[in-house]
Amino acid sequence: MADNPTKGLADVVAASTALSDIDGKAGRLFYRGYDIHELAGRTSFEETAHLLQHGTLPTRQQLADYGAELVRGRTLGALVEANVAEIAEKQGPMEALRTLVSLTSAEDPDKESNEPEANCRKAARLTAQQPILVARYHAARTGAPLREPDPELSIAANFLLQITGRVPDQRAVDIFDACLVLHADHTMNASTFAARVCAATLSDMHSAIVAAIGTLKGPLHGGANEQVMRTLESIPSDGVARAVRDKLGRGEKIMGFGHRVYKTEDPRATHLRKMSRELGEAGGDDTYYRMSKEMEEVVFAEKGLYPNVDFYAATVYHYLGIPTDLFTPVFSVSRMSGWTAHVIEQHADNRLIRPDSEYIGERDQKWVAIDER
Ligand SMILES: CC(=O)SCCNC(=O)CCNC(=O)[C@H](O)C(C)(C)COP(=O)(O)OP(=O)(O)OC[C@H]1O[C@@H](n2cnc3c(N)ncnc32)[C@H](O)[C@@H]1OP(=O)(O)O
Ligand SMILES: O=C([O-])CC(=O)C(=O)O
Repeated sequence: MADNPTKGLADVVAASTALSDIDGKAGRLFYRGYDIHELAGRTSFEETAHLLQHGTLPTRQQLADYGAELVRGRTLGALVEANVAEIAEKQGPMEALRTLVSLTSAEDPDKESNEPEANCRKAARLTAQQPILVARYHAARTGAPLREPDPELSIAANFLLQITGRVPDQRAVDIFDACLVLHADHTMNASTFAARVCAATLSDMHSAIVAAIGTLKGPLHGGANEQVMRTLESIPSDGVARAVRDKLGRGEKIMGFGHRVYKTEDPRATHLRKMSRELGEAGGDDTYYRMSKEMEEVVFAEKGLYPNVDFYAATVYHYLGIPTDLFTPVFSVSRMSGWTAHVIEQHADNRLIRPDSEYIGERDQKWVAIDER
């Protein structure tokens, strides 16, 4: 039987959104009509989250108010504090985040409501909490003391401070902030779709976000950034071409390449490649950047595939001192802004999401008693 042409829902329009838009042929990405190239490096992650969740780039006053709301949201609650050590001992980072976000809902004052104002407040709290949860988890598993969040610092600066334990330099903060902007939203990617399916049953925002985190974890989606770094670490610096050809020969996928929508360069990769190069050179060892560049050339020559957002994000995060198994959690720190905006949008104009399936099983079966089977 021929494959279902919409297998994996390829090209199926599953939702209407005013949040983001992709031109896959031209390699362009827009947040609420703003080209990502206009935003990255010029607009902070906080401004981007406001754009997604509230519909506009904020004025100075709106940014001050929203920023204050985000700073107030940097608390995790007693239930998280009571359980984080045991969770950190027993669960990997993405599993732990799934559990910890679920725990934060127990103490969320708006947990019962799907009203627009309550959803906006929850969106801000979830966006503020996610980086703190990642840092709290990391501190619990390493036993290192956790630096208090600094209310004067942005989400990007505070995260680098809490994860590395060092005050980051301004260029590192600017680069990481731009990474958060670049990962914030991406139309009907798998984790956002999962969040919208959950929200469309009129379930609550935290439930939708838990579904999204579980979906981002997989290596075909957000989990690819960690796998890119593991691949780079597993091959000798002068053996990139051979390693790629061997993997392809075994029918393996090369993590960080290919995309359902982009048929040309992913516009986010354009920025991340430059950042990787800059950080590698500034740190005095750009080996992983150079290996990535060679890998990009070999994969293109062999398969005609372009790097996606996860490919150069891996070396950027590595150069910023972020542990490899926190790369996908970092993705979730950014994407929280988009997921929550999608839940707000879904609840504002809802219809149950319930696609059809094509039945390919047996028909006309006759029931047989258990002893005669
Ligand atoms: C944030 C993100 O989620 S970005 C994506 C992150 N994921 C990865 O980097 C994982 C590696 N990439 C992939 O698995 C895919 O390219 C996906 C999942 C991103 C897109 O998947 P799909 O649109 O379903 O494409 P699909 O997997 O069917 O690939 C089409 C063809 O290209 C090949 N292909 C696609 N990506 C790759 C890859 N990374 N390495 C090798 N071959 C690949 C497939 O084997 C397939 O070949 P075939 O037609 O000969 O069987
Ligand atoms: O859109 C997708 O399928 C995956 C992706 O690039 C993202 O979520 O950023």
